[in-house]
Amino acid sequence: MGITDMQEAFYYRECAAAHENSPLGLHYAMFLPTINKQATPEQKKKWLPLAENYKMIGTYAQTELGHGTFIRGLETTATYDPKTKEFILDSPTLTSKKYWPGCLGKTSNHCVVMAQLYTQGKSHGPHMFMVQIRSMEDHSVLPGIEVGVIGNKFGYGTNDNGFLSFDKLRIPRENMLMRYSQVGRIPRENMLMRYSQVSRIPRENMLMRYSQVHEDGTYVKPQNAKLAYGSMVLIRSSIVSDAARGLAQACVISIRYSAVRRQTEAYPGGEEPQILDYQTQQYRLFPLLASAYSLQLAGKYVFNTYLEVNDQIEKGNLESMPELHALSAGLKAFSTYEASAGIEVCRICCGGHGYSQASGLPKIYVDVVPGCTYEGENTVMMLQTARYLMKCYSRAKQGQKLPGFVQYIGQNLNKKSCMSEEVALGCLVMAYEHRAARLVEAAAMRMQSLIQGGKKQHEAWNGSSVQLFWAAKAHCHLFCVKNFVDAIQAKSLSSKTVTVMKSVCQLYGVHGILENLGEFMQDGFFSGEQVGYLQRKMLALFENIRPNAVALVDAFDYPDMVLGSCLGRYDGQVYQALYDYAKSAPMNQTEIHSTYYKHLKPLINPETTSDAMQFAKL
Ligand SMILES: CCCCCCCC/C=C\CCCCCCCC(=O)SCCNC(=O)CCNC(=O)[C@H](O)C(C)(C)COP(=O)(O)OP(=O)(O)OC[C@H]1O[C@@H](n2cnc3c(N)ncnc32)[C@H](O)[C@@H]1OP(=O)(O)O
Ligand SMILES: Cc1cc2nc3c(=O)[nH]c(=O)nc-3n(C[C@H](O)[C@H](O)[C@H](O)COP(=O)(O)OP(=O)(O)OC[C@H]3O[C@@H](n4cnc5c(N)ncnc54)[C@H](O)[C@@H]3O)c2cc1C
Repeated sequence: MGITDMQEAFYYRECAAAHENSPLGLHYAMFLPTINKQATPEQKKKWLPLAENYKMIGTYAQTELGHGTFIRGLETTATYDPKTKEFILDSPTLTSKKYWPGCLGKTSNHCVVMAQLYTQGKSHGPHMFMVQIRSMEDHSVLPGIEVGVIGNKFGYGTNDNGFLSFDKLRIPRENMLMRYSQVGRIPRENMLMRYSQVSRIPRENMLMRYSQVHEDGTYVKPQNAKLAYGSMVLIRSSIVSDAARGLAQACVISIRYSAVRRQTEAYPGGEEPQILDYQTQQYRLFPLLASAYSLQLAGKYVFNTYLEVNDQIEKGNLESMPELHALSAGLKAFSTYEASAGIEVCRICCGGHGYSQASGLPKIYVDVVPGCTYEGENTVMMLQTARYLMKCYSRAKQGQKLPGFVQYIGQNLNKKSCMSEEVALGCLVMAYEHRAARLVEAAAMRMQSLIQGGKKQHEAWNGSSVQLFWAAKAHCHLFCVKNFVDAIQAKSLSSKTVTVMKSVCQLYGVHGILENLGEFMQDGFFSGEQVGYLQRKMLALFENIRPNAVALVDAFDYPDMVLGSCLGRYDGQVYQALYDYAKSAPMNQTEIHSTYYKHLKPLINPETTSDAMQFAKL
């Protein structure tokens, strides 16, 4: 295709086969990026041409039967043998078998494997290794390897998610994925010294960006063990836009359909209105439309932040890693929760036709919803964000200045909302900042009280984790609202566009408060009167958005081919499309289905069962 930008390439492929989940998905999304980000220049020189030309087809094999979330608990081992200068990969237990990696069962002939590194009798934690699992000649499985598919799943039917285990498989030492950091343009041999405190070894063997195992098995600690988690941060930063895309497409389908569908006469003898004119339909769909816009903006922000921070990491500056991890983990969870729930509401809003594959909605749903699980289970990711917020809170209490989007933490909470009938965007942001700051403080206070009461750190953590989850969710929600408001206020949009988009942004903020009212009212920040302002404003915004609703979804500019929906067609010819879809169903290619003779005829006409028996023998 000649498209070099990874996200663009991904969306180009998505246009060609929307939500089909290609059997090469992991090759593009994780195998290639891992080589790019975690391999040495020599390893890249050796593997990238093969991988980019589909000689090597790979996946990212980390999760095991017994562990997905807890990476440090993975059981696959890679033990260094200094005599042969090889790593011995082994799956010592049933639960150590790799399980779930996409494109693993039948497609890939290589994978990058996350395994516990052992050298000189000591464990050094999870590291990445390049492993060939099938012959590049005839695709046969190589000795010492068991691999296959895991069977039917909730969705992802076109992806051969698989299992994989090793029986003391030996791989060359240079297959440990380690790359030098690009510390400016210093001569290569100096880089060697950046992370290793020992003598030089031939570059083509053991190259260190993050950690190093020398010929004799000596291990050099990395600057930060989490650098090996880099591929996950990349995908988490990309998933936000992917979730936004799924929700936006579901909004296109359901709102266009709601403009075509007429149902129930508005008054005796009156005409049936478009269902989009029902306030309840607007109440369910318009906030999702606003959310789709908000998540698209959030996705752009977090991916650009990933690129910036990754650039710094490449130069050896790891300072912003914690903030990127907290942002990408939290937004990945927040966006996939919002998108999955929203796509399901869009489906339900389309009535019976929403339940048909012809609507295109079930396919979008089963493609987006696993995003709540893969690349870091959502609750666990929210708790990672909470971990960062707790650190920020204690820094704020010590009077330290906080970076970027966490400056609201530790603010004075003895204030009331400025909300008036007008519902200014600034008052909305203030409300979300207050809610998040209050929940962060409440979680920190809970932790403190448990520890003061004698609980150990991990007991206090678990005993506060619901409040920690609430705080992280409120932090992500604030991020999305503020990012949306900043975009509206910064954008040099035409006045008409600003007016329309301001209503959409206001609705996103207002609806979010009304759907989480307890968290906003618990400390009296809002008065009952102010809540009334918000409720009236929400209904007024529905009327305000209604005339532009179809234009707002058209603006996402998804072609019919990508939507794959009879309900969301640009030309609105829904009923003809549904009828044509039904007529083309394989079961309609014969008037009487073959199962009639075997199963129905003996019931309906038992006297002629013999015919059925004859037919059954066909
Ligand atoms: C652009 C390309 C394509 C475009 C479009 C793509 C769109 C996407 C759509 C479709 C394609 C993708 C299709 C599906 C693919 C699915 C693939 C998979 O599922 S691969 C498996 C994923 N598995 C996980 O994610 C495990 C999750 N678990 C973990 O990450 C860790 O176990 C964790 C973080 C939960 C705990 O790790 P600990 O136990 O080592 O660390 P602790 O003790 O908790 O923390 C220690 C310190 O490390 C930091 N830390 C942890 N992780 C970090 C990280 N990643 N970066 C930086 N710091 C990190 C923490 O903040 C903490 O810092 P302090 O001590 O508080 O200062
Ligand atoms: C469609 C799909 C594709 C995938 N593709 C890949 C792939 O290509 N490569 C790969 O390596 N993996 C892949 N995975 C696996 C995926 O990464 C894991 O399923 C995911 O990391 C979650 O881990 P788990 O399944 O062990 O769930 P668990 O961690 O067992 O989670 C189960 C429950 O326990 C809770 N829990 C776990 N730990 C904690 C904690 N510390 N605190 C609080 N609650 C906790 C979770 O919140 C969750 O509710 C894929 C999964 C799916 C569904």
